[in-house]
Amino acid sequence: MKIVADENIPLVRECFAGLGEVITLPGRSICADDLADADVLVSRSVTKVSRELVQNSRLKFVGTCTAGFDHVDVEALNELGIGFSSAPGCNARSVVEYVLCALDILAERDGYRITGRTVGIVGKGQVGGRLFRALQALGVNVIANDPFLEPEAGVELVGLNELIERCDVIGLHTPLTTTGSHPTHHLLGESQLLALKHGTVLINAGRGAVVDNRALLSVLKSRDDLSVVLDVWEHEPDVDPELLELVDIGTPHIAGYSLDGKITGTVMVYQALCRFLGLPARVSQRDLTPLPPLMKLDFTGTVDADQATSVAMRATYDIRRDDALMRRLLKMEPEARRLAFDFMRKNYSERREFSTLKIDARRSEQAVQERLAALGFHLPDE
Ligand SMILES: NC(=O)c1ccc[n+]([C@@H]2O[C@H](COP(=O)([O-])OP(=O)(O)OC[C@H]3O[C@@H](n4cnc5c(N)ncnc54)[C@H](O)[C@@H]3O)[C@@H](O)[C@H]2O)c1
Ligand SMILES: O=C(O)[C@H](O)[C@H](O)COP(=O)(O)O
Repeated sequence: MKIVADENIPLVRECFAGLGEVITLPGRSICADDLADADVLVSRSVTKVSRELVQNSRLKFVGTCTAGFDHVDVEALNELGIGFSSAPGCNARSVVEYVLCALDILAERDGYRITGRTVGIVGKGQVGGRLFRALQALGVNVIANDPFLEPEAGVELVGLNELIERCDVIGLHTPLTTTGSHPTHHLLGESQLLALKHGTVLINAGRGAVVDNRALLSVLKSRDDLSVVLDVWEHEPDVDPELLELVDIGTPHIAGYSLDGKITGTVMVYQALCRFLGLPARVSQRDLTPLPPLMKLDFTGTVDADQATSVAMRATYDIRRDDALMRRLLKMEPEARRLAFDFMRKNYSERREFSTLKIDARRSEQAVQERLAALGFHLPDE
């Protein structure tokens, strides 16, 4: 069996080599010729899996080791009898942690506490749902907009306009869709952006085109009260340098790039392929996941909850580093910028999730322990 895979999939050989010959290629340039005699394609989001790409191949299965699958023509795969799997939720924790770290940095910079703000989550699925619960556990007032959800106890669901009117922080976590009853392409256009409350923090870690980037640029030119965090950009890997300059935090689509999230994505697609082939899954995620570089923090009784959370979060992930690297794009010509965007993603430094860090907070106040646990750090009892 021939398996063609994106070269940017961690542990792709460790997972798939037991099932066939694995050929790795740059994801953006995988073409129909590369797939002519392939049985399986394992992609990430940069490979446009269109009808044209797959229709003349002998592919039996396509997997994308990502949560989003707007790059895949699922209807065409169904019609052609090609099996498909994505990796729902694989990197949801990673995105949640990205958002929490961004808010921690902005709150410190601007002198407020997130607990005093109202946060609105647009798209309460794997990412948005976890973010909702984490913020609630921290004592933040959270509301959500998701037209596909049924009412649920403890969750205030509102329309998008109401969410915009009421929220100090807005996180976008929908898929990118252009059809159906509630398409998300340009969900936030000029009128929604102009309607944002004074001082709103807008975070897009879903897909770039959910926000009309041209409208965002024009609104940011006239509104310096807004704070914007963009992990995703319309027309990636082309990033508009004018927009990058005006956002408060800009990163190269790495919100979901924790090593844990990426390995989970690879393993989920490996497991789906095994099921499709009717074979046992012999590779286990536990065996593949390396130890984190930082394993333990020990707080004394003198630390308070704000200090403890900032130290623990920044020890695990300091988003300012990604923002600083991203700003190097500002000095580049367009082609170099495109290449650098992909280079940063391919060579992304190892980032681990909060749960990989054990924190001994037994000598600290209860409030410290509760806050760290709400964020998902590992607080062993002994
Ligand atoms: N930046 C990153 O690294 C990164 C990582 C993971 C996921 N993503 C993106 O984030 C998206 C969400 O991820 P997820 O795992 O939570 O997906 P999900 O499918 O679990 O959740 C998406 C939610 O959005 C809701 N939704 C759909 N259309 C909507 C609309 N018009 N208005 C409001 N809500 C709407 C859905 O009902 C669903 O509950 C993915 O599709 C992907 O594009 C980005
Ligand atoms: O949808 C996802 O899972 C994320 O956007 C993912 O992090 C994209 O990463 P890529 O496939 O572009 O490497």
